[in-house]
Amino acid sequence: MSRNRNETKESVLCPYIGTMYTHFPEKRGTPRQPGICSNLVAKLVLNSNIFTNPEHALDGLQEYSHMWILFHFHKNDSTHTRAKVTPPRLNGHRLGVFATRSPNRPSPIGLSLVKIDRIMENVIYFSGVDMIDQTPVIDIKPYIPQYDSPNVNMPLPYCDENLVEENSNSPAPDTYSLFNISAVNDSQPDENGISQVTEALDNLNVRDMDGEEDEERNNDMGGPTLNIRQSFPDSRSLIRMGEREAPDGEEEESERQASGVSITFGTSPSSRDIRTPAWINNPPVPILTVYFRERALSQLQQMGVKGEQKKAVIENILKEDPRSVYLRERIENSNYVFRIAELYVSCRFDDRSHTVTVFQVFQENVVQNEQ
Ligand SMILES: C[S@@+](CC[C@H](N)C(=O)[O-])C[C@H]1O[C@@H](n2cnc3c(N)ncnc32)[C@H](O)[C@@H]1O
Repeated sequence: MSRNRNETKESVLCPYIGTMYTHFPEKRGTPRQPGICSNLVAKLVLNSNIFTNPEHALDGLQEYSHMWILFHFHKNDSTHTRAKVTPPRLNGHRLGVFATRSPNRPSPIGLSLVKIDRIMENVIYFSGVDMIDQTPVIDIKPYIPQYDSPNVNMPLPYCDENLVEENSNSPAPDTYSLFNISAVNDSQPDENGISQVTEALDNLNVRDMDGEEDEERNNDMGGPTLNIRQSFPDSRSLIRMGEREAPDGEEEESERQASGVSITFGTSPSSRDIRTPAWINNPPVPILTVYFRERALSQLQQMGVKGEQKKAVIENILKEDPRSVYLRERIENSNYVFRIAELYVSCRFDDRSHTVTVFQVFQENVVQNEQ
């Protein structure tokens, strides 16, 4: 059953803390998750209407490699949300909206994990983009694997090893009965409860991070500041090796520099308990093979070295099939055009051979007559 958003009783007003500037002026062709084009850069500019000096609110964030961004799906066209949605990767199969990452949800809030490349004053440059240009940001938080990933052990100050060992043989407490969850009356909620123009690909390139702003910022803060490096507990007490080797890509996440020592956070046996539905790893839709017509290749070649990078970005977006189920059913054999910053990419999908052919990659101001 769908419900009009205006009818919902409970709501909370979240101020926008900033705006993201990405290469994707529209939903069409925007990667569905940050990992699809993990090297693609974007920037988040903090507003100055919340803090007089918004850069103060970022002090310390430079110590982290990744952050969560909570943002508003402000370009959702539908005023109605449905309980069941059709994720593109499930090829038409319907699922409960809360079992998916669909942007069409009762509270239109997106959550993306991105890599922090550089922080300059009130601007965060990051990589990994699945938001459209000028998406408003509700909040950002540092990614802390010890808190955010069930794969990673808590550092010892937070985790009493003796307690873990003592309890390891006893069954986990039944927290449902412990807190009498079933006594909660669901039907009676608690009343008190709670363009600017897209910057071109070339301009968003990331420069080296040198940390020069640290000292300046500390002085700027006036009052006493906490030196995070010094306040870290003895690094030995943080190290705890896991029982299995980190899978590919996990290593970068699990290695941190603190007190000048590289710390490896191990994985715990509980990682076996992490479950995701089979379709996450084995979706019923294939990875597509991407072909480029001669014309598209020569257009890319004319862009020099950047052309190669742009080709890789286009390939990554297309091989994951950016079409919605609705579009997939309707536009087979007709042109699909999407934009990446100033570029228009024109292509055609062939769902029988699981291929997509790129015909042209052209700039906005260049008139294209033929295909
Ligand atoms: C599937 S959602 C995932 C977002 C986030 N990683 C999450 O899991 O909540 C990403 C898609 O949302 C759409 N999208 C991105 N930014 C949007 C915005 N500001 N308004 C509406 N739709 C947006 C694009 O089609 C993009 O491919």
